[in-house]
Amino acid sequence: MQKKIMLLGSGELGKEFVIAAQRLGQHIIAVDSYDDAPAQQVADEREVINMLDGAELDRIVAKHKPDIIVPEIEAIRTERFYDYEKQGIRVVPSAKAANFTMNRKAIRDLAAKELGLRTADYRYANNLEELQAAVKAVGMPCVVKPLMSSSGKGQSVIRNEADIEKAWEYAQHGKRGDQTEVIAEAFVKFNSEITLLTVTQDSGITLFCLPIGHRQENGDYRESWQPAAISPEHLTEAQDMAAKVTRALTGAGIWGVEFFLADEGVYFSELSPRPHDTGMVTLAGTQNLSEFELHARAVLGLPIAEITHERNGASAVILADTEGSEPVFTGVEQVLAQPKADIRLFGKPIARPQRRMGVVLTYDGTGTNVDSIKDRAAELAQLVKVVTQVH
Ligand SMILES: Nc1ncnc2c1ncn2[C@@H]1O[C@H](COP(=O)(O)OP(=O)(O)OP(=O)(O)O)[C@@H](O)[C@H]1O
Ligand SMILES: NCC(=O)N[C@@H]1O[C@H](COP(=O)([O-])[O-])[C@@H](O)[C@H]1O
Ligand SMILES: [Mg+2]
Repeated sequence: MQKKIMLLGSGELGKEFVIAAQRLGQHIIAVDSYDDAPAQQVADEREVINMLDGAELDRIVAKHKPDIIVPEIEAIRTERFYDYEKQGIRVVPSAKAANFTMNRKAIRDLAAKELGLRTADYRYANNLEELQAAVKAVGMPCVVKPLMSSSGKGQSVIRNEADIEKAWEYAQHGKRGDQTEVIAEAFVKFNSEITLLTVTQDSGITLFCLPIGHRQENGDYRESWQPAAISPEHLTEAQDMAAKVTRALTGAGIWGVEFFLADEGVYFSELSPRPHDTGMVTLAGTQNLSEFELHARAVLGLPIAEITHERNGASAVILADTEGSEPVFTGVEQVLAQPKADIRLFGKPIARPQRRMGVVLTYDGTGTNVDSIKDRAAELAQLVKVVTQVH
């Protein structure tokens, strides 16, 4: 049966979700703060609004009367979602999940205090003086992040006293929305980090994908690979934590649950109640269903018979290094000339330094070395350059 789905946020993750949902016969209205966002290019309809403006959200919800609202970014006036749920609209995965995860404070307190999950030691700060006290409490090095931000925006590491003021300023410039408060987290000396894609369903049955390993720079995603090396004990710990936190947040859909694997055990870091950027590796055919196809099925209440591991794969990001519009790409032919390699260019109309514009995907059989697949993805991504036509 066809549903009207309103997608709030229309980046690269939304684009793949739109394609997956349309293949299941759905109608999508793609919303973002700028026109011609990646998902809008493939959706049935589009809206351009400030999603932090509750009145604007109300207006387009009343206009389109969607059956389902699928948030694709964090920075949305998610408080409105509770009302939409009352009106009978399905909010994905739930109003509570979207509302809690838009704010690092809500989700961190839920995970650490209410559910008792192991997290880095943390404090909040509303101004520079409070940040100084917070740093004293959690110790150095520590990581400072705005309460509302993603992809590492406004995030920095404090290593000495002199960094504290810089970290405060950086967070204020990088934040999304009007919240000035920040979180200071003790730096976890992890050996590796993973995303555990977790699918919750109306049936109540929770499914897990094989863990995805990833590497981040300046708080932003660079490479990911699947499967990640992990001990059976750590995997069980991570799955238990993912089940607990997704159950507490309620609803159906895919979640990217992030963990640090350290000598002392597994730390819960945060989670996305939606497809995860590191999960773009599933576009390399690592599973029978990509994270976007899984999300589409789960939110539509359609069955997922099984999730199978089909091959090993990796993804590496293509970043712009200049600002300008009408970007074109060089080096694509060199990537495609390689066996077991593919590319996804997102179609973002504007390039900015460090903006993610595409990914290179590499893969090989399930018995092959994932490290070399990952290295191949990283090397091939370096060959692709973003050239802007208009500056
Ligand atoms: N307490 C910590 N200790 C060590 N490293 C950390 C810590 N917090 C964050 N990081 C590093 O920074 C990365 C990004 O952090 P986090 O996921 O909290 O930011 P984000 O802005 O929400 O990113 P995204 O939206 O892409 O998930 C982590 O994946 C990890 O590599
Ligand atoms: N870590 C979250 C994440 O990767 N989100 C993805 O990035 C887009 C924003 O990109 P932009 O900042 O280049 O517009 C979002 O719309 C989403 O697809
Ligand atoms: Mg993260």
